[in-house]
Amino acid sequence: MRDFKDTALLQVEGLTKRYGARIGCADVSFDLWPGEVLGIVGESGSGKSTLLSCLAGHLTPDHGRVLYQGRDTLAMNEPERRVLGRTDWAFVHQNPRDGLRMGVSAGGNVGERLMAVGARNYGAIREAATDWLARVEIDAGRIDDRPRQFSGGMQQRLQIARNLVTGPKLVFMDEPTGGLDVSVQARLLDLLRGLVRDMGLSVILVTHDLAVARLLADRLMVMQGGHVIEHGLTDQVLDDPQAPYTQLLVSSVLQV
Ligand SMILES: Nc1ncnc2c1ncn2[C@@H]1O[C@H](COP(=O)(O)OP(=O)(O)OP(=O)(O)O)[C@@H](O)[C@H]1O
Repeated sequence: MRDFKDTALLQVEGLTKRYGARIGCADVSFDLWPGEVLGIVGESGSGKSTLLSCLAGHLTPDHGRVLYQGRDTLAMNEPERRVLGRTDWAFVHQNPRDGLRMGVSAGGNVGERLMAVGARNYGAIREAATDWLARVEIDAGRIDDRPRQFSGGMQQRLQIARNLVTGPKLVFMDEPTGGLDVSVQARLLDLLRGLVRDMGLSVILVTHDLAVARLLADRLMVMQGGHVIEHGLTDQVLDDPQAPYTQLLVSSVLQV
């Protein structure tokens, strides 16, 4: 029998998206393995967000395939894709406002996701929400506060709790620490690293920050002009970059 660890969780083949004549991403192929964190790096406009949106089903690519556990996600109908988005998949946005309901309490933001997958016992939902707030280091006394009463870092941690409470297998992250102070970023990165490890999550992480990529990603894909120009283990890519563009990217960070 084939061990599931021998099967890629996500198989991406020849993914291409154009905006008119402009290339969004071109001919991107890779496999993502269970429990693996894949970082997608590159400068602004290199195609990172386009690729992530195509993978997560927010954008329809012009060509290519995305297989999740062998199922063709692009061939799924809308209800099937919505179920996947609520159960096995999660999406952490750069701006917590895009991933939270700002008019709903912190506990409600977390509990709502459980209800979306069928939880009905109010006591159990509140208990799970309290537990998750603690896991992301939000004081239980803040459970009835609205996210707008939270700091940026707290909002981001709440967005993470809302996404992880249902125990997804694959999490898409778009610059999850972007827009935060350096000290807040460091704490959030630590928390994310722990959660990813403890839950055995597979992650596709978009970041322009090579320090974030170094801390979180097992493997890196470097993009330029919509193409993947280098792909390898994170330490290998950052310590011994092969493509001239990657060398420039790495050296420009080191000079800062
Ligand atoms: N909605 C759109 N319409 C037209 N062109 C677009 C659109 N979105 C992205 N593009 C173009 O596609 C290319 C890739 O952009 P994309 O946003 O994916 O890059 P990125 O690496 O995520 O950049 P950033 O880090 O600034 O978000 C760019 O040339 C961009 O101008």
